[in-house]
Amino acid sequence: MSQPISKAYAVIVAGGSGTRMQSALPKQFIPLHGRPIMMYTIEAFVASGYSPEIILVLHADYHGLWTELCNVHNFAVKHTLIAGGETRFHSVKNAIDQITDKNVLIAVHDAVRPLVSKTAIDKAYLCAETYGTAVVAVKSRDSVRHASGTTSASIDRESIYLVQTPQTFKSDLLRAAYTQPYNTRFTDDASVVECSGAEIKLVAGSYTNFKITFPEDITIAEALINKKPPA
Ligand SMILES: Nc1ccn([C@@H]2O[C@H](COP(=O)(O)OP(=O)(O)OP(=O)(O)O)[C@@H](O)[C@H]2O)c(=O)n1
Ligand SMILES: C[C@](O)(CO)[C@H](O)COP(=O)(O)O
Repeated sequence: MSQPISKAYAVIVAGGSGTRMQSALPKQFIPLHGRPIMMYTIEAFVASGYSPEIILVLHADYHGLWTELCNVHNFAVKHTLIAGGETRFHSVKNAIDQITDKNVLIAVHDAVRPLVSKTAIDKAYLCAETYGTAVVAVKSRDSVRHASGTTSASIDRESIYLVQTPQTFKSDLLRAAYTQPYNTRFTDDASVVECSGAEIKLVAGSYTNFKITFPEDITIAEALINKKPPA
């Protein structure tokens, strides 16, 4: 019989350099209405009914800057700061290595998805508690075509989901999956866990939970944060 879940964690991955954003500092530091993106993201998890323990994964070169910014903005949310890795996979692995307790839930979330809702976070924890895996995703709103060489063919969009984060798992599943050697196909946690043999459950996300990737995304995120109701 499986053991009851004892605790929840949120691993916020912020170890990237944001090459597509082309900003001086990694994009997770860019301010939205004056505060770094990452602060909004962390606060979204503080609102969760699962009260997760928060682990922030950040390249070691930026730990000093982050500590300074927390002081400047009176950002007092308790979290553990750990070093990022060469790829997102390695950053997540560093966080998993820090979590030694058994029978816990681990949500992995991109630091650059600050508009994630409490509803999506909690639905993902609940789904993972029940089934072991939970990946937040939205249906494609556009028609979809598969391109091959000089031609293309339509695909039934009802079967196409665009994957977001959080991606939440029972710790034993996630830990075992991340013992696999790195593969370039591992673009998210679902692909790693799936490769280890587990079935991935999808949880309905929202279109506003987009990943800040390009400069124009900053304008959109600021506009949406203005309108966002309190969590
Ligand atoms: N070595 C890495 C690379 C990425 N990430 C994190 O994974 C999330 C999603 O990655 P992406 O949007 O691709 O971020 P970057 O790698 O920073 O961006 P780019 O690909 O444009 O360089 C981000 O929160 C990013 O900080 C990470 O923790 N460690
Ligand atoms: C994890 C992710 O955000 C899910 O959509 C995405 O796979 C990250 O991809 P990127 O290549 O790092 O932008």
